[in-house]
Amino acid sequence: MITLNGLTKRYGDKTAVDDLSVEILPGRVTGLLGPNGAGKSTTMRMIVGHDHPTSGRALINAEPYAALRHPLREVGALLDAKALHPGRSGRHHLRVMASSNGIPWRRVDEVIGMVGLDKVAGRRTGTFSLGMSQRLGIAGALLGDPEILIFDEPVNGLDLEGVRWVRGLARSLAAEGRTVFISSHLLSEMQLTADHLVVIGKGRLIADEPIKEVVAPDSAAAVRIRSPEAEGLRALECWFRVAGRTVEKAAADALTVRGTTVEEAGDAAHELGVRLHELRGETPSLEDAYLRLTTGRAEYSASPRPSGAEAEGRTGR
Ligand SMILES: Nc1ncnc2c1ncn2[C@@H]1O[C@H](COP(=O)(O)OP(=O)(O)OP(=O)(O)O)[C@@H](O)[C@H]1O
Repeated sequence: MITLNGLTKRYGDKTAVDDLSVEILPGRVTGLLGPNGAGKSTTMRMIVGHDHPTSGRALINAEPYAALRHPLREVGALLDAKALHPGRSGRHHLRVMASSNGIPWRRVDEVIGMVGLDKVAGRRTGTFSLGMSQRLGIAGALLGDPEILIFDEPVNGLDLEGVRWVRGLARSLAAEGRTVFISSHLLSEMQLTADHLVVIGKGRLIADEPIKEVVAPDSAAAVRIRSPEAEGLRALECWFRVAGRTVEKAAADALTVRGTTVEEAGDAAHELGVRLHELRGETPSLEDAYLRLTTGRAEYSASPRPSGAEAEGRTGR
């Protein structure tokens, strides 16, 4: 378990992490989600003692990182994948890490196999792509077979196969009962990987909830209705408003209705004799939930609303 207790980091006038208190529990993947500059990396660096808090504490199984006798055996971290000695081979890099933590070298070959770097482990890391460096970083994190894993933006630079692999790895490590803490600014990625979300913006806690609860409030079913009949669509819009539903014009020929069901919408269209080309329940997205969490906060209002599927830059207190 990782415990953050009033964790705060200031760099001069800049507060990177602001009074963060959360518990990251074992047996699940916890996503640390926030836009660029939200304080994710700083939080993770403080957990593994690479940075000192201005105030508050970060504890690993109730102890500060500095007090751990065999840190790599308790917590494995991928922080900055490119922070490698460029002249060393991947295997050499891992052997140095293993030696300083009393880990046998055979474990080095095991983790090289686990991350799929067998063919390139003898190459100098200076020649590694970002994706290969990420895999090497993950191998380093797994080296001590720790109960706690911290991955800072682990899918950066990975191709689709690599992204799927990280997702599967994170899920299987959590299924083994380990604490898995992964940062990302990609909501869509977290939706596929995490069980629980810690959302931060400008260093402050915005949400600490199971992913299902973050998404759930929006699931007051949105239904998309498309019709080629403009008049019929207007009649439907009116019908839903009278029924107390929330109606939005999704396009010239489509409505999005909240608080209804496809059954109710289908029956309404039938009753009004409106021809439909589409009737579809929309799955609530984490993007919507994220926007909901951060809108209404004055400090977020200066952020431009993104147009794409990803919500980078949505927040930032
Ligand atoms: N060593 C440092 N000195 C000064 N400011 C820093 C330092 N490290 C981080 N910051 C600032 O603290 C804030 C949080 O940075 P951090 O890298 O933790 O955010 P992040 O959420 O990890 O962002 P990203 O997704 O871009 O990595 C940023 O405004 C950053 O500029």
